[in-house]
Amino acid sequence: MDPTPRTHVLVLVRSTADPVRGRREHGEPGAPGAHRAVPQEHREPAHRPPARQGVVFADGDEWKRHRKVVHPAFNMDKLKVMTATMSDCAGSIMSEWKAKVGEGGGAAEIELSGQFEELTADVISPTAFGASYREGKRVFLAQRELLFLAFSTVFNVQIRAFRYLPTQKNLKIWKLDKEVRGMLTNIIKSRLADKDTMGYGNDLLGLMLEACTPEEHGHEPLLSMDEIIDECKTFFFAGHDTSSHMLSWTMLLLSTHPECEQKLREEVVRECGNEVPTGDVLNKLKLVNMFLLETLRLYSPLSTIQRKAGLDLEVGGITVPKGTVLTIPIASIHRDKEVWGEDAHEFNPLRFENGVTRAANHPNAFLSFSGGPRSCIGQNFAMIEAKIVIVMILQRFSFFLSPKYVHAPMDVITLRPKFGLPMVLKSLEM
Ligand code: HEM
Repeated sequence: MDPTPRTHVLVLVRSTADPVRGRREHGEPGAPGAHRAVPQEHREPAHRPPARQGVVFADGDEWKRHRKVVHPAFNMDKLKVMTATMSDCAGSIMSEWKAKVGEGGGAAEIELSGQFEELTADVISPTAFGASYREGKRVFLAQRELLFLAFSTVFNVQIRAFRYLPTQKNLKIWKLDKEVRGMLTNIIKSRLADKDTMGYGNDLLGLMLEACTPEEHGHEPLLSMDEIIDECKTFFFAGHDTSSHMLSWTMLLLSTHPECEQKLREEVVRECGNEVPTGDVLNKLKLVNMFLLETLRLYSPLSTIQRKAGLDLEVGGITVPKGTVLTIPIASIHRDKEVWGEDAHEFNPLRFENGVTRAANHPNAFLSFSGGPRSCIGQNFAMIEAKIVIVMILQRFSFFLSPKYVHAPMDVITLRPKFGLPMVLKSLEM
């Protein structure tokens, strides 16, 4: 095998050996890309999600520069400040559910997976753009359309030249991309103009702008305007579907494990009663945390990730030449009895009782957020958001799965319930 960097032998890594160790030890970020379906070098522009050079797609020193700017925005203390925004968004969508339950005479069937898509979209706009959330929402909607167009031909035969042709689809993509960039440029420019009087702001954009010009770096920003725009787009692209599907699978598992639902509700009542959950209270919700982790283990929103070997290395007794792309099948590792024990296929949140690293025979077996330097930057954001939503549902509603539900997990980029998640909700007076 010719071990050049362009080698694209796909090796499925499925062993108890540490699947991320090669990359960690050899410091090679590898085939880049969070939340993606194909390795970058195989991806035609039409496949590319609409963030051109964000942290997800950068490599080497470029990636370090991007990650340095984006990282402070996801600091736990900063995220805690965003819990009020998250609970406001969750509260308003749940008021609509309550109204429907009222209209339905005490119960209503609601398709929750679509609702969670709306909710996670609503959350990302104000958390990313603060007071500019209305413009942020418009960016999001245009971005969603772009993403849909970009992936609509992902499984077709790809002809490179097509990306330059003014086809109807390309014209639409170019126009939308221009619109998104224009809207984001305006938001960023007005933030920069107000920084002396208002500061940068405590939202993801403000925190990123602040980190972009560190004092020790003089007046030269670490990222250009175009690069900041790409990072804003990354928040939508990387953090939306994954988070909403995690919520759908959590609700499915809660409704099919009523004994757990009861225990979680008891914990919620004990720790926060009827109050809106704050960042500090969320830390006390051990059972809710374990439940979410077990949901992610069995229904990981990303079922595979890829890494490129930075050196010749050995994985599970196989010699892997430098440049080889390794596909790491998270979904099968997460159900491997050698890793998780005989009950690997069963739903058992208590396996996480002593923390993520002790839940399996291997400390890095849990891979839903990947691991190492290129692990998910938004994992705390996603966990906080999910906890808030689940707590607020448990405080307000009892629920059961509608007989219309068809169990058909569909893995296209992210793992989602193919026919949605119809659930019957009833109001709960606490
Ligand atoms: C349940 C929700 C989520 C899951 C399961 C998830 C999963 C992952 C995984 C597996 C990776 C590594 C991908 C790879 O190496 O190819 C990743 C990377 C990333 N995620 Fe997430 N993610 C979630 C939510 C979020 C959120 C809410 C954000 C931001 C708002 C986010 C932003 C990112 C970014 C920027 C990266 C790239 C990091 C880098 O390459 O340095 N994610 N995510």
